Amino acid sequence: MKGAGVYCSGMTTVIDGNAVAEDVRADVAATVDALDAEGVTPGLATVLMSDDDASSTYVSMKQRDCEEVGIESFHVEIDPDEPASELYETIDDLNAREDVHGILVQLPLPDHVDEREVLRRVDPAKDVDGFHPENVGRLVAGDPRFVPCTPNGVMRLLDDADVPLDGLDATVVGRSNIVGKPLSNLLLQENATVTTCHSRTTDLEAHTRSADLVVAAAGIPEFIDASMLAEGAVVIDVGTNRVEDSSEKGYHLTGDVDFESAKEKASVISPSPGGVGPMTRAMLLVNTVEAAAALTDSDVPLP
Ligand SMILES: Nc1nc(=O)c2c([nH]1)NC[C@@H]1CN(c3ccc(C(=O)N[C@@H](CCC(=O)O)C(=O)O)cc3)C=[N+]21
Repeated sequence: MKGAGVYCSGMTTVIDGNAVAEDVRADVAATVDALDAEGVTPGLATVLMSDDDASSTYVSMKQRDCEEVGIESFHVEIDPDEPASELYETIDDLNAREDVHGILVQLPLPDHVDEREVLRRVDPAKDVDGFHPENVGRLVAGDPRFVPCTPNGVMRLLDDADVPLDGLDATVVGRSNIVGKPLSNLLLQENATVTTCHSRTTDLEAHTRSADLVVAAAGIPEFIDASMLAEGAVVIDVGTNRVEDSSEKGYHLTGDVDFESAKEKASVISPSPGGVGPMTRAMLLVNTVEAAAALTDSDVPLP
């Protein structure tokens, strides 16, 4: 049975990420209630060290999501001109706090901050992004603790749309630590045959055209079009690119996939916006209640 987040237009199923995310949030809210009955209020700390518009928009959306499901959110803002030690000390404080179960340091960070040191510094038991090397290692070893939110959201969308992964030929375009690498590992864990492509791949089209599943996570607007896809492919668009225009906002959002052409060829397609983005935020809530339950030795049912 297909889940709530799919509707069919002609032969193509268009995934509705907002609808699936809504379902996930309802499950999270039930876990929050169960934790509440044990006297635990899950808490998420977001740390922003950036002047970037998109970054602050994402962080405020995450705070709003927390409020909706009953997770307490704490926000720390650090001027991007401050020394890196400010951020390190903030992380140390949050690691020590009992009311903070999850910590998210919004990326990207200023150039003078050592990102790897930041990711190592977050207590792996509170690392709801799943970026700490210990959690990365566990994921690769097939024993995940916190699965990074975007790849976890992609897996949930594929499950909701009833896409069978066993034996599937999957091509992931993009090899970032945040999306491409963890997603390739998760697909492999589900017995897909995975090809991970990137900017230096020779003949990218050959890899996308032969794939049953194409995941676009390269960060290049409308980079994948119908000519690069097999008839009937499943297409997941992870890109969220701001493209400047003459509208009042000054930009619009577009994915890494040319949706209009790709939807004519795909059997299932996840658009952007409205696909993976809302799921990324929903999975952060899932990881936060999981962290709260683990840190308080609670065995409430998890979403
Ligand atoms: N430590 C860290 N963890 C992250 O998970 C993280 C990060 N840093 N830095 C930036 C990226 C990007 N990201 C998105 C989250 C939600 C949407 C999202 O909700 N997009 C909506 C539209 C949002 C809008 O209207 O602007 C959609 O696609 O429909 C997009 C992108 C999380 N990231």
